[in-house]
Amino acid sequence: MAQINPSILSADFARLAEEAKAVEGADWLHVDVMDNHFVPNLTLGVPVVESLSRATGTPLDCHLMIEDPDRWAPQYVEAGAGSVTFHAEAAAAPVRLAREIRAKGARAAMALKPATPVEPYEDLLPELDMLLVMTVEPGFGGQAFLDIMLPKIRRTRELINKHGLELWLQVDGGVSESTIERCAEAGADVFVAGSAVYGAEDPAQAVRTLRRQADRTIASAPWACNH
Ligand SMILES: O=C(CO)[C@@H](O)[C@H](O)COP(=O)(O)O
Ligand SMILES: [Fe+2]
Repeated sequence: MAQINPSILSADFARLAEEAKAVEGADWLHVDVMDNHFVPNLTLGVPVVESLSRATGTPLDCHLMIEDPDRWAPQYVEAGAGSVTFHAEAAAAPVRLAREIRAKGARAAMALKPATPVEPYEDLLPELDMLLVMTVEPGFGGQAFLDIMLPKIRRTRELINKHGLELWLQVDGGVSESTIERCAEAGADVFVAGSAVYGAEDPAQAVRTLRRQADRTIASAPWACNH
């Protein structure tokens, strides 16, 4: 089953609680944390995540685009995040960090920027609950989907299936009604969508439409045959 995670980066930051309610029914709420060092943009931090986790029943999927996640990621678990994603390019000790996130009670995930290959991380995959393949350069919402990431999604899915892992495969960036099926066909099962959801007239309906498209594609995808 596909999971759809609306990204509040495309929401109105002055009305975050209402914007979270507008997508009730979504699997997770995707929260982009940017520090203006790892990426050239600045968004929100631990106190906002804490408030948001009290304001919504939808679990929070925190995507940390920050330097020194080894120091900061555990604080996002304490703030109420159900899933915490750190970037492979930023983590000093990704295995230790993933174990710490899990030990604190959240799902541990690692993200790869477009130019970062998955193969060097093959042995590390069992330490993770989710791998995020970025389909835009991280930093901003509303960018065009990078088609050239489809082979990496495919290779990641092959690695996951080869090792019989339960790992979720998330894609983030430019996911919309016109790109979600290609992502699902390549092997993704968790889909972040910012502008495609919050830019829609009815965000909750946009989530349902995206989920229906992804579910239909996954049902007939060869990679999901024995799922
Ligand atoms: O992490 C990021 C951007 O760095 C994303 O989560 C974006 O917020 C997705 O927005 P859209 O591309 O779907 O508009
Ligand atoms: Fe994100």
